[in-house]
Formats: sequence, C-alpha cells, structure tokens
Amino acid sequence: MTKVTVLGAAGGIGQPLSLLLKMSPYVSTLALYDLRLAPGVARDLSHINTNSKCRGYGKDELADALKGANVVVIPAGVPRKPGMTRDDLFKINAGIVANLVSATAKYAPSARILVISNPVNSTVPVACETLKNLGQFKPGKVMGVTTLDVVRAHTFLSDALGADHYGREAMKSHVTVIGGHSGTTIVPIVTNAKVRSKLVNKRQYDAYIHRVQFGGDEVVEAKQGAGSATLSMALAGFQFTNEVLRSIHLEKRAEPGPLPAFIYLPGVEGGKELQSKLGTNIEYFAAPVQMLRGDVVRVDVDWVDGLSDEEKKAIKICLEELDKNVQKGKRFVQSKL
Ligand SMILES: NC(=O)c1ccc[n+]([C@@H]2O[C@H](COP(=O)([O-])OP(=O)(O)OC[C@H]3O[C@@H](n4cnc5c(N)ncnc54)[C@H](O)[C@@H]3O)[C@@H](O)[C@H]2O)c1
Ligand SMILES: O=C(O)C[C@H](O)C(=O)O
Repeated sequence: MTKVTVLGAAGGIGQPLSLLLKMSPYVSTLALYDLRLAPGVARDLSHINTNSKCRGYGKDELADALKGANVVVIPAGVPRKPGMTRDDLFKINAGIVANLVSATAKYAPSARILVISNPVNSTVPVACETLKNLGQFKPGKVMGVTTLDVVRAHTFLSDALGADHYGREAMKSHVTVIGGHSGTTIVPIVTNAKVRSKLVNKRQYDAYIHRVQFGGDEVVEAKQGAGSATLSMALAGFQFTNEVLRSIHLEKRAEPGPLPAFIYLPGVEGGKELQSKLGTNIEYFAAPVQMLRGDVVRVDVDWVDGLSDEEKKAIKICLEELDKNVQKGKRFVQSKL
C-alpha cells in the first residue's frame, strides 16, 4: 500500500501531475491537498478506473491529507511572470514550503519529500533546515525535483543534432544535468564525447547550453503572464516521483542512467567525495542519484572525471550563484528561530 500526497494539487502543475499519478500502478492512495479546489479535482480523478483511491482535502485538512503518506510531492506556490527571476518567488514560496514541510514532519515523518516549488536552489535548503530544526532531518528523504532540466536537455540536444538521425530516446543516455535549477546554475553534461563532437562548433554548443539553462524563460514568455511550465513539468515531476515509487517497490529503473536530484550532499554516500572532486564545500547540489526503498542513498561522482573544459568552466560559474541561493534559504530558516 503506497500513499502519495500532492500539496498544491489544484494548480497548473498539480492537476496534470495528479492525473499522471492516478495512472501509476505503484500508487494505492492518492491524496490531493490545496487551499482551493482540491476536493473537486480529486472527485474528477476518482472516476478514472485505475486501482488507486483518490481523495481531496480542503484548506483545513492538511493533517488528514498527510497521515500515512509514503511520498509527499510539493508543487504549492506562486509561478513566475515575464520579467521575473525564480529568486523573485522566494519571499512567498519559502514560507509556503517551510509550513508544508513542518506539517509533513508532524503527520508523515517517514515520507520522502519531493520539492518542486521554486526557487528550488533555495526552497530545498529551506525544507532541509526546517527539518533540522525540528530534529527530523533525514537527508536521503528530501529531493529537489530538477527532472524538467533533464527532459529539456534531451529534447533540445535532439533538436540541435537533427532528430531524424539522433532520436529523442537515444539522447537519454548521452546527456544529464547537474548543479541547480535556475539559469547558469543549470549545467548540462554531454556524457558521450562522440555526441558532444556532433555539436559542430562552439556557437552551436553554447546555443544548446543556453537553451537548456533558460528553457523556463521560453515558456514564461510564451504564456504571457499566465504562469510557467506546467504540462512538461507535470510529466517531469511524474517521471521523478515514479522513480521514487519504483524504488519503494524494489523495481529497477527502466530508462538508461539514474535521474539527478537536488540534495543535501553531506548526508548521502558519495556527497563528500563529490564536493572534493568539484573543489567546493557547497552543501546542496543536483547530480544523478541512486535510490534504495525510495530514499537517496548515493550520489554519483564518476561523471566528474569525463568533464570537458567548457563543462568545468560552467560548473565554476554555477557554484558561485548556487552558493548565494543556498545561503538565502538557510538564512530564511535561521531568521525564524
Ligand atoms: N522544479 C521545477 O522544475 C519547476 C517547474 C515548473 C514550475 N515550478 C514551480 O512550481 C510552483 C507551482 O507552479 P504552478 O504553475 O503549478 O502554479 P499555480 O499557481 O498554477 O499552482 C500553485 C498551487 O499551489 C496552491 N498553493 C499555494 N499555497 C499553498 C499552500 N500553502 N498549501 C497548499 N497549496 C498551496 C495554489 O492554491 C495553487 O493551486 C511554482 O513555484 C513554480 O515556479 C517548478
Ligand atoms: O521557469 C520557471 O519559473 C518554472 C520552472 O522552473 C521551469 O524551469 O520551467
């Protein structure tokens, strides 16, 4: 029996993500919580004839939504409008994430917590530091969801190389994304040197990297003030959540290569080695992770050895910005003490 709770379930991401989760064979109970509309969304989904039971919870029913949850996914919070950075969302979303994570610690203390709310580079530190203060921090159970960057990296690489010859499916084993989830903290790593050489010149390579790093802006601009990526994010959020669920059910990943997650490095095996290989003491970072029973148990480090000079340069730039974002999240929690 596996219960998944979505917090922010009636939003632009929450609704399609909940639909995809309703289709997952790994879910037996799907609990949808939001400040508005969650019971309606849940009633709608409950008519779908898959095995899970779906129930909605209103504003004052957070405890019931969380009780017994094995996985809690958090897309609650405000999205960007054109001209805004993800960091501009911090003021509102940091408080939302801190409150929802505190409630999770109280009502679902062994749940894995998957943070989608932006800015992920800061909201994950907010989540972890909040749990530390409550004496309830289990590092392998808190994951920032950066899968949309991976989805974009595959799609845009295929676009850049010509999909006819280099199919989108094949890209899954040739590129991953590490670092963080905003602008230059997003660092695509083309792990296959042969594929990297197909990006014929530096201009084409730079254009590809830039498109992955600022892919979110493309959607924000195109939606003209109505929000940011919701459907592609729902798919990405589902892919990551299903990976956690697959691991809980002791099933192996079906796709090539482990997915990255934005995690607290010192808390997992390989974390300190990764810090040392990258020459940094940054505490929060996204990299491919290994899971066991739904918890992150190890972060991969092998990819560091094959980095190109351009990728090393990009990581240096990433770390400078990421450190500021992480400190901001930590300061927010400390200021509440
Ligand atoms: N990690 C990523 O890759 C990624 C990708 C896209 C969007 N996002 C982020 O996800 C968040 C949600 O985006 P969206 O497009 O779904 O926004 P949205 O406004 O459409 O939906 C957000 C939902 O959260 C709900 N909500 C707000 N405060 C809440 C609270 N305290 N408890 C429960 N629910 C609450 C709202 O009522 C709303 O239904 C944004 O912060 C956005 O920037 C992250
Ligand atoms: O761009 C945004 O604000 C939403 C999300 O982080 C994205 O990458 O699409």
